[in-house]
Amino acid sequence: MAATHAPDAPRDRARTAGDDDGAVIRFDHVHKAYDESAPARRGRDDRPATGAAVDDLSFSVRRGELLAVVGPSGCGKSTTLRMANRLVEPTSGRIFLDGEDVTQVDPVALRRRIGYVIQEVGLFPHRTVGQNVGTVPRLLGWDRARTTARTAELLGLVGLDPARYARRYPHQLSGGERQRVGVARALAGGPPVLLMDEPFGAVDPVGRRRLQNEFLRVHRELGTTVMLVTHDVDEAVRLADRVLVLSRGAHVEQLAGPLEVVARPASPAVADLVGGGRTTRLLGLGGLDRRDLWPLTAADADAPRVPLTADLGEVLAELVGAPAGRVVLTDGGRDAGAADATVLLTGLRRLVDHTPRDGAVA
Ligand SMILES: Nc1ncnc2c1ncn2[C@@H]1O[C@H](COP(=O)(O)OP(=O)(O)OP(=O)(O)O)[C@@H](O)[C@H]1O
Repeated sequence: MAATHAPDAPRDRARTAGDDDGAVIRFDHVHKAYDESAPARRGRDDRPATGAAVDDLSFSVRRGELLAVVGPSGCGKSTTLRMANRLVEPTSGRIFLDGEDVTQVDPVALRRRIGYVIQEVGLFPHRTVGQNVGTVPRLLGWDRARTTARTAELLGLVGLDPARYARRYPHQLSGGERQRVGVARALAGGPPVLLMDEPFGAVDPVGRRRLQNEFLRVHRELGTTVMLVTHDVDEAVRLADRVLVLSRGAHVEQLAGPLEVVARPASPAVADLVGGGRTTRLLGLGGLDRRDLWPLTAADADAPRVPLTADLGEVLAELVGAPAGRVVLTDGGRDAGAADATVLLTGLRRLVDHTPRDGAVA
């Protein structure tokens, strides 16, 4: 059973990011019980023993970051996501978008500010790809020329040639192409915030990798703030700036950078989710690339030495114990450069990128 913590336990307080500066989305002690017979409001210290889909959840998504939400099936990931755009209303607690309480915003207006992508995509079947992508710009009152230009730009960004695809209908696309159109449609109005629920789920492994890469590029280019729900821990590690790990009732098990979550699971539930999995094993399957190392500084004189031939797991083990958070990689006995957590993450991401999903480590 996943570790759960009393809401007033220090470790929980430390992990709620409710006081983050620059938060675009902020959940403040949010509770959702689908069961209508459940009490409508509960005090912060009056936790129900069971039953709530989301039970006293507090966290923030920072401006421009991609936050991945992971956790076992039924732990409340989708409910959490859907409360941010009021597809589901919280039973109690508050959710802020750019400091504004979302319950005070008209839901339709809210959803124009927040893109939403789901696995089933939900394209309008009787509208062309171009019309689907242009939906929000049209609702926003953009003129035809601007909408058409934006549609073409977005289709191009997700790797679909507008000349070939804009006039097709959804049934004339593959599942992966439909998901690309779904991503383009969600981005078309230039929403500052994007919510994604298993957006790449229906795509085959190779297409999924490509779509993830394209999405990462678009995310960086546009600076969109993204909350992404996924079952796939590898996907979370690969794409996210931070990972929110939930257990049943949407209890926060850990909210940290991907490397931190993989390297230092904060609870048995997190270790269960990532520890026995492929990501950890990946650490043993490759090492650092010399090109990624930092130049040496005088402060590295006393740093632990690790041969460049060491795998990422060995580098990580040394990093964890390194007082300054840096190790020096050696090549043939000579110092080659320094590595810190960022370098390690770069190495891990490269490894994930070049490891077939159904290959030897699966
Ligand atoms: N509309 C609903 N009515 C009643 N219960 C619901 C409803 N939607 C979800 N639930 C319940 O709330 C809990 C959380 O569901 P949710 O879909 O948020 O979980 P999840 O983590 O996204 O799951 P999965 O990974 O399987 O998609 C589950 O116990 C689920 O059965």
